Amino acid sequence: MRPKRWVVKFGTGVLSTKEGSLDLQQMENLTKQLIEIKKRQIDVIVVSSGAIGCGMEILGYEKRPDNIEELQACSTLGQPFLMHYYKKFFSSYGFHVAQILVTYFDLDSVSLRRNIQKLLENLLLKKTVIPIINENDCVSYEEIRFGDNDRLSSHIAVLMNADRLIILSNVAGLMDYSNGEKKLISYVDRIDDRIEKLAEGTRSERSVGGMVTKIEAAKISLSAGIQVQIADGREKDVLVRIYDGEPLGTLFKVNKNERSFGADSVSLP
Ligand SMILES: Nc1ncnc2c1ncn2[C@@H]1O[C@H](COP(=O)(O)OP(=O)(O)O)[C@@H](O)[C@H]1O
Ligand SMILES: N[C@@H](CCC(=O)OP(=O)(O)O)C(=O)O
Repeated sequence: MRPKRWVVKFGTGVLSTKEGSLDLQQMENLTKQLIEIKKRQIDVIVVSSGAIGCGMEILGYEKRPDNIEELQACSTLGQPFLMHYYKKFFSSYGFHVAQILVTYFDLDSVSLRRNIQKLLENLLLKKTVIPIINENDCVSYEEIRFGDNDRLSSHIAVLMNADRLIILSNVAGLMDYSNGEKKLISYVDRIDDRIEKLAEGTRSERSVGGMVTKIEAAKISLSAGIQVQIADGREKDVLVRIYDGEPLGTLFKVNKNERSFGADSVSLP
């Protein structure tokens, strides 16, 4: 039987300190948790943001550049910086990291899509390899750009027939801030207008999309029958506790009647 398969997405906020530097302690902690998940015979594919944030720090930007050329430059410097630390932390457990950079264009093309699928299947067979995916920001321009890794992670989850998509962010989950309240929505069994209206954009200089793109990602995954969980990546042992079935964050449950497509038929935005 095929091992269970998780796609785990790390947002920039969860990998960075408040000041915007890479949070090495936090990265090390997430690495350790992924190793624990692997020990439980779960195949893991990581989708990691953070390249542009790292590049912004290297180039001394406090505000996110608003032109694509500078974002591309940030990613060229930030991506190897990010991978250097993933390599460092995973190798201390005897694991190797594999970097896969993709564009919207790659996933929209049937042959390139198949190629990425085959590559990831092959990497997952190598039990000490952790595939780490990011958007190929340095060659992405408007027309071939996802722009956010939330939707990218959901397309990877669908492509790879994952059992779960787990989005780790800097917030406890989907919150209801209406009526001056601050209430965590623990379960969503249907993404309707009410749920969509709760979601707003990001306030961070380094992240993209906020909760809006996470809800879009949830919709894409749920339509393919993949359960989604959005949780705080700084919650202690978050991944292991999710594995143990703790209802952390917001769980988007699959509604069997609404499943509409599978790995071969994703319609890209
Ligand atoms: N309804 C909501 N519930 C929770 N967070 C929300 C909501 N609407 C907007 N947000 C914002 O989304 C942010 C998380 O998304 P984002 O900043 O893009 O992080 P990441 O880097 O993890 O993708 C939260 O910190 C919050 O400011
Ligand atoms: N590809 C970009 C990530 C863009 C993005 O979606 O960021 P985030 O909202 O932090 O998940 C990067 O590596 O900086």
